[in-house]
Amino acid sequence: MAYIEPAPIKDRDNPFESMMSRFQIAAEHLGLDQEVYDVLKTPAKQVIVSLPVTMDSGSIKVFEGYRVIHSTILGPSKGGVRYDMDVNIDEVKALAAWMTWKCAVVDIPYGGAKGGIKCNPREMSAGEVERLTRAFTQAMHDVFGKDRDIPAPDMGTGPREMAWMMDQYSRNQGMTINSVVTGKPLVLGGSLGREEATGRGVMISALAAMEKQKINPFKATCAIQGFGNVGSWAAQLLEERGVNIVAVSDLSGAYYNGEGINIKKAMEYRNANNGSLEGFSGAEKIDPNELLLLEVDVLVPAAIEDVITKENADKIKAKMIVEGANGPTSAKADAILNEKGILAVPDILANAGGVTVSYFEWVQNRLGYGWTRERVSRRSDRIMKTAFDKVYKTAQDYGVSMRIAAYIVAIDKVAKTYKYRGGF
Ligand SMILES: NC(=O)C1=CN([C@@H]2O[C@H](COP(=O)(O)OP(=O)(O)OC[C@H]3O[C@@H](n4cnc5c(N)ncnc54)[C@H](OP(=O)(O)O)[C@@H]3O)[C@@H](O)[C@H]2O)C=CC1
Ligand SMILES: O=C(O)CCC(=O)C(=O)O
Repeated sequence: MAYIEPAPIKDRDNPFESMMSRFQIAAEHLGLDQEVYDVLKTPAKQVIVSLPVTMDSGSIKVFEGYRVIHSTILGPSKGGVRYDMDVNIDEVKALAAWMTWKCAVVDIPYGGAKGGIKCNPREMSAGEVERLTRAFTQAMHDVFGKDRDIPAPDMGTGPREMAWMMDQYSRNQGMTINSVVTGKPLVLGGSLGREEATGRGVMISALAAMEKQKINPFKATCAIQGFGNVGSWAAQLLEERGVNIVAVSDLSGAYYNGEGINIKKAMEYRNANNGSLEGFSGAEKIDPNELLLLEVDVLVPAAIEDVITKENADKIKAKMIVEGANGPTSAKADAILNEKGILAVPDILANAGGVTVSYFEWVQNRLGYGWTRERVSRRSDRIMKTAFDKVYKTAQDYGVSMRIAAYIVAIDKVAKTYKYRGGF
């Protein structure tokens, strides 16, 4: 078919190319219409803003901010905002498209978007981060909106930044509009269960995959890369279900204990130690690259993109990979993992618990009524398990990996929606 150009994968995949190559494979399986393919291969909107911010020293520094809206065909666009020095337009474009597929996989009524600011929040004071966040929100005033585009946390951001975004947007509107942002502090209309939601979804996905592989969680071992929001909650919740977490890591290094790391202690240590595991004594330090190659049942990459590549994929010894991060596996590594029989539960399924509970937060804000933690968890667990089963079955029906199956499920929903809505 005309639209399936060979995937433009270079030696070092960029995240957008990685996303596109999977999209193309799934599109081929579905026999996707050329028009729909053409619409979806390009983001609907890309906004780049320049953000002058007064630093504590009195000098003015100019930051670059991005918001990419990939698609709004399923509903208002949804996706986090990342603060990191590596943020760039290709990364944000890929992350925005992944949000479209992710929301479709878990069947929630959102399109996909993502934002980011090229900055190093670790080297900025709280006041500087606040001024930057407010400047970004101001610049995106016509982009954001409770029925238009709804930001949320991602790497380097959390409830604190979401509170500033909600406040700045509301000031401009002259009234409080808390549903414009999710992942807020509870007191501002955040949802119970949102903080742990992504890690919880990773846990549900990992348990479902273990069941398929006949691995007993009480005898299973797990290594987790990244000990931020997603990694640390996934670790704690998997540990609570009997899984032995033998390795975790953050930017300070990787930490290994063959007997199992006490995750509650590691979280307490990190919280008391300015957010870092540096100096944690409950494990020995190992080479961070080795963490990915440990002989464990479950590997959870929960930090950044492209850590599992064609260079290290054949050395991976884990029985399964459950992707907490977005895009941790490059497209070129897929075939190697498949050949080795390593089950990869893809990002657009495994980490969808976060956006699912963000959706619940938005629903609660609009209802003006808060749900209990039990209701939130029960409903998000059900959505995650249903999505897992659907993707697993699709993989069997089409004879493809779970990753391609997840794209098939997502693209099928988006394509059907286009068919009914029409208009081009
Ligand atoms: N937050 C959410 O709800 C969701 C997040 N995700 C994805 O999960 C991933 C992690 O996000 P989140 O947990 O929110 O982010 P956080 O900022 O809370 O945590 C990121 C973690 O990764 C570590 N890290 C950063 N860079 C590297 C690196 N180069 N090598 C190893 N570790 C690194 C950080 O170390 P340190 O602590 O030292 O900085 C930190 O432990 C991202 O890919 C994000 O897009 C996906 C769905 C939802
Ligand atoms: O919670 C959300 O709305 C989006 C979270 C996110 O950015 C992601 O799933 O990658």
